[in-house]
Amino acid sequence: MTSFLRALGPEHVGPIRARLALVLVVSALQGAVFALLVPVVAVLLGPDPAAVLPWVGALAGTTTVYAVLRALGLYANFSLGGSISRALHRRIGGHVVRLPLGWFTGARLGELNRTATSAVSQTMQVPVHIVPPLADAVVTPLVAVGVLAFYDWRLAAAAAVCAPLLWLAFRHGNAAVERNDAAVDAAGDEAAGRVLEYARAQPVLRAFGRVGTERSALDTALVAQHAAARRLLTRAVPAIVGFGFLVRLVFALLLVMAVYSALGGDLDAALLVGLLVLIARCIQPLGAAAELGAALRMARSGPDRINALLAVRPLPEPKTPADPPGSDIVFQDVSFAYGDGPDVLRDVSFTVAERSMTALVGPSGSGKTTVVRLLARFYDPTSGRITLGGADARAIGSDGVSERVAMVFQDVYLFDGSITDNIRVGRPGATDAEVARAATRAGLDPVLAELPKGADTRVGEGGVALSGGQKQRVSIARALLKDAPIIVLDEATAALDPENEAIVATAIGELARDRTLLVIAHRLGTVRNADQILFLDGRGIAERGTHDELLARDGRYADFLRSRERARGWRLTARPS
Ligand SMILES: Nc1ncnc2c1ncn2[C@@H]1O[C@H](COP(=O)(O)OP(=O)(O)OP(=O)(O)O)[C@@H](O)[C@H]1O
Repeated sequence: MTSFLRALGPEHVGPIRARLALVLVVSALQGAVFALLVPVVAVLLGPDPAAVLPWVGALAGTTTVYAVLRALGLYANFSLGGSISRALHRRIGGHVVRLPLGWFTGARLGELNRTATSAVSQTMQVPVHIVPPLADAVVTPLVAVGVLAFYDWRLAAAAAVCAPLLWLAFRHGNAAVERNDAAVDAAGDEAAGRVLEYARAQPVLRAFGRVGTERSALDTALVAQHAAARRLLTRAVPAIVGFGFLVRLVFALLLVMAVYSALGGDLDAALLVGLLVLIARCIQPLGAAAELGAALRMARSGPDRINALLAVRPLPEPKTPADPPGSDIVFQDVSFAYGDGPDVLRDVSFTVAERSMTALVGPSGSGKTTVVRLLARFYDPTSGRITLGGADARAIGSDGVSERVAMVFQDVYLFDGSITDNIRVGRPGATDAEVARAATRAGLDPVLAELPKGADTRVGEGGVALSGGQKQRVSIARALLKDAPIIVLDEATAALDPENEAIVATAIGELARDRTLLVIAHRLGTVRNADQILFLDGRGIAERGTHDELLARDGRYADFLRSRERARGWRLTARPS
C-alpha cells in the first residue's frame, strides 16, 4: 500500500484513504446484513414468528444503507479509476521530460512504454477492482465470527482457531506469486524490448535473409516469457485452489460442530438454521481471498515500476540560469563513464574557440558521440567541467544549453506531419516565411518542388519517405531555424550520391557560417578544413592539431587516415598550399 500511495503522490493520499474507509464500512455492513439473517431466520422458525418484524425492519434498514453505500462506492470507482490514471500519466510525463536525454536508450523506451501503459492500469486496478472484494473477503467473515461468538462461543472459538491456519495458507499462496512474479515481469520487459528491436532491425534482418523469428533473440525472449508465466501458474494455482479447499473444510467443520450442538440440545434448531445461513453466505467472499491476494501481489509490480521511474534523478537545474553571451566551448579535465562502466573519457581538456570548427576523429567506440552528448548535456561529466561562453553548463541549465546547441545527426527523426511541421521543430514560434527561408538555405527547394503538396506534404509514418540526404537537409533546416550559436554535426557515414553530397555540403557550409562547430567527422574534406582535430582513442585525446600538423607528426591520426584510405579511398595528402 505504501508503494501504491507513493506512486500516486501526496495529493491522492486523502481521497484514497477516504475510499478505503468507505470500502471497509461497506464490507462490515455486508457482514451485518448476513448477521441479521440469523435472528430473522431463528425467530421466523421459532415459537413466535410475529416477533420477526423488528428484525426484518433492522435487516431492511441495514440492507438499504449497505446498498446505497455500495452503489456510491461503485460510482466512486469509475471516477477514481479515471483520476488515478490521469494523475499517474501526468506524474510520469512531468518526470520523464525532466530526465537527462542520455536516459532515453532503446531498452529504456520499452520500459517506459510498459510503465505508461500496463503499470498504470495495474496501479489503477488496486483500489478499483482488488481492494473492495478483498475487504469483503476479510471483513465480512470477521463480522460473522463476531456474531457467532454472540450466539455460540464454541463455534466462534473454533472459527478463531482456524483463522491463523487460513492466514498461513493465504500467505503461502502470496509467497508463491511473489517468488515468480518478478521473473514474469523481467521476462516481459525483455520480450517487449526484443519486439521493439526486432521491428527496428527489420532492414538488417531482411538484408541477411533472416525473415522468421526462429532462433532469434526475440524467439528466445518469448519462449522465456512463456516459461516464466507457466512457472507462475503452476506454483500459484495449486496454492490458490488449496486455500479454497481449506476454507470449505473449515466451514464443513463449523457445520458439523453446529449440527452436533443442536443434536445435543445445546443449540436451538431454529438458531442452527440461521447460523448455517450465515456460515454459507461467508464461504464465497472468503474463498476468493487467495485469488485476490495473488492479484494484489501481482498488481504491486505496477506501482513499484512507476516508483522506480520516478526515482531516476533528473539533472540538477539552476534556480537562476546563467546566460553567457559567448559561444566558445571549454572541456576542463572532463572524465565520464556510463553508469558503473569504465571511463570512456578521462581528464579530457580542449577548447573550441568561438566561430571555429573542431573535428572529432577516432575509431568506432573511441568516445566521439560521448563528447557531443556531454556538450549537449545529455549527461553531466563524472568530474571536471564543461563551459559554454565561459559559464558552466550546469549553471546554464539543460534548457539554456539546448537553446545554445543545435544538433544535426545522421539518423534524423521525422514526425508524422508536413515537412513544414518537421522543420518548425527547430523553433516552434517561427513564421511560415522563416520556415520557407530555412528550407531554401538547407537546399530543400528542389525536393519540395517534386513533392505533390510541396512543403505541406506529409512525411514519416503514413507520408512520403525522404532519402538519407533529404532527411539530413530537413535536419539542417531545423538547425538553421533554431539559429543556435553552437552546432554539433554528426556527418553521415553512409555514402550519399554526389549530387546529394554536394547539396548537403553547401547547406552545412551555410549552417557553419559565423557559428562554433563541433563535428564528428567522417569526411576528408571536413578534417582538412577543421581549425583543430581531436583524435580520440577510447580514453581521451591521443593527438590534437590541424590536419597538416598531424600528418607531419605521422602518429595515430595519420595511421587512422591510412586505414580509412584503404577502406574508402580517402587520399592522404597535406592541404595544398
Ligand atoms: N548509452 C551507453 N551506455 C553504456 N555505454 C555506452 C553508451 N553509449 C556509448 N557507450 C560506450 O562508450 C564508448 C564510447 O562510445 P561512443 O558512442 O562515444 O563512441 P564513438 O566514437 O562515437 O563510436 P562510433 O564512431 O561507433 O559512433 C563505447 O565503448 C561504447 O560502448
